[in-house]
Amino acid sequence: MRDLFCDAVNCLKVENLQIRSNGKALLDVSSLVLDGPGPTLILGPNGAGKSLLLRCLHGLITPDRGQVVQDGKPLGAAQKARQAMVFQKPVLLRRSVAANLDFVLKRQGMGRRARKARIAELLAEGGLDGKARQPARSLSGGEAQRLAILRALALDPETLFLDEPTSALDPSATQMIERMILRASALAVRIVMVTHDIGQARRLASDVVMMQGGHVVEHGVAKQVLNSPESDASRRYLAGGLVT
Ligand SMILES: Nc1ncnc2c1ncn2[C@@H]1O[C@H](COP(=O)(O)OP(=O)(O)OP(=O)(O)O)[C@@H](O)[C@H]1O
Repeated sequence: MRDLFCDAVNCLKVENLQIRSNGKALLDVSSLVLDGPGPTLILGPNGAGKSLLLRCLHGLITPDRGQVVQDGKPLGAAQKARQAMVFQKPVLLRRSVAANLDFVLKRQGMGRRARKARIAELLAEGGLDGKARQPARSLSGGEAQRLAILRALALDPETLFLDEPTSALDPSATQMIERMILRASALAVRIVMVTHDIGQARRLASDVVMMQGGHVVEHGVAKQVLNSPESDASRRYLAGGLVT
């Protein structure tokens, strides 16, 4: 069991979190501390509660019991403003690539010249230079997901949640997104990401959360969890066996 106190910047804590539906607990996590030095990857079979946990951490769902604490404070508007989330299917505005980024920057009160410079910087970061005027809806799946990540990064978040962002992408598109995630992590953005790709967890994670049946069955340093899992559920999942 890890200590409930943490000194790390952007530390996220879950205390006695529960989500119920029809008298059944869909999510039941007594304690979880995300304070590692790099990306946290959440793994587990379908229906394990990974997306529910991510949505709770981002404040999109209010739990029936318990709370999420960021840097020692219960998750409120100020904490949520320091977070961003990217979904499996990128949600983009029916505007050009640049206008999608401009929208976010303008809302933050950034002036025109500064926005222009920041947009150029972001497009270069996502390998989308040359696509600024293209309608966002006409981008390929990989490009659209890169734009969704850039739009999240435009908010300068301290924490970035990603829910299976590469599940529909080919290996090269996946690799580009993994590089963006690692670069953001190196710039101290706390990354919390759901994946079904065990190889991806090996490539990205500093710590791994294994979930099953709405519970966290294991949380620890990535190499340890992925190479020598302690729980039967983790062992079966990682071996590709049936987890019931
Ligand atoms: N709004 C809801 N109302 C009722 N049940 C829900 C709701 N959202 C999720 N669930 C249930 O909670 C459980 C966990 O769902 P969740 O989406 O978190 O799983 P997951 O681990 O992300 O699965 P997958 O890998 O398939 O995306 C599932 O049984 C799901 O049907």
